[in-house]
Amino acid sequence: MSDSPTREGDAPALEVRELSFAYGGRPVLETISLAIAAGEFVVLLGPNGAGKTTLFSLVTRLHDRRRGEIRIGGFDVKRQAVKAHARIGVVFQQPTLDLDLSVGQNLAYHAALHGMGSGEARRRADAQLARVGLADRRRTRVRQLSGGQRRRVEIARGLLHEPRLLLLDEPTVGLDVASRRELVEHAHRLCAEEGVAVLWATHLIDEVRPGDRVLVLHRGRLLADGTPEALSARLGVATLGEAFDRLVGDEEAPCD
Ligand SMILES: Nc1ncnc2c1ncn2[C@@H]1O[C@H](COP(=O)(O)OP(=O)(O)OP(=O)(O)O)[C@@H](O)[C@H]1O
Repeated sequence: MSDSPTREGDAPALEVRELSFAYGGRPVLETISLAIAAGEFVVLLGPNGAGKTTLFSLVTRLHDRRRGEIRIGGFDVKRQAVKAHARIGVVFQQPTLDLDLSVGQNLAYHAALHGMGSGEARRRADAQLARVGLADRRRTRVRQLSGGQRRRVEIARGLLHEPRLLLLDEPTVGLDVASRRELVEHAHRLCAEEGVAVLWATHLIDEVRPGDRVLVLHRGRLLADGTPEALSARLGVATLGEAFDRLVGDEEAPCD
């Protein structure tokens, strides 16, 4: 593969080739390959310990010693790290907002890390907060927001530098049913309306919608890639839940 895509628009938002990783000699990801197109919504579905967070850590380079190749928008995350990482936004499993700062201050801090001037940062923060329905909360301390609102601030923050790929690692943990549904809908809108590719990691079957592309990860291996309908048909069962049970075994069944 060459170092630069002929046209960035032609390259997948994320491309992973034959990725393997081990913690201290214990394999955790084994020969993972996948590609996500611009504007595509993809669910990475796997039980606890499947390797979802590890995959995200490798894409974002929190961990580095691995085999295989990872490209974001065509740029190699090791050799073209700055270009690759300018194109990625992340919402981590553990909330990472500063609770004692206001919403606006949290976003301004992130913008500064990405080298944005204050005027540009403010303009983008206002636009993103409006998108997540929190335009009137810019001066509110994060501590005073609900869990769902905090998650929406984290999504706004993750999109501030206008990435082409957004990774969300179990973003609905601790949220009520309505907030979870709202977050899933918001992520779909980002894909449809703004062309952002989304990789949504979860162990919750009910976060998958009909027609979504689902990657099933179990014990470090990708076991399936397709819509819930296609996976159910392939395994001769009626629902994605049953298909998932067949693939990963009942003892690993996800909650819903
Ligand atoms: N820092 C670490 N050192 C050693 N082993 C680890 C470390 N982090 C994760 N693991 C192991 O790697 C495997 C994959 O973990 P990972 O957190 O990637 O899975 P996950 O699918 O994100 O799970 P969860 O849904 O529970 O977050 C697990 O067996 C876990 O125990």
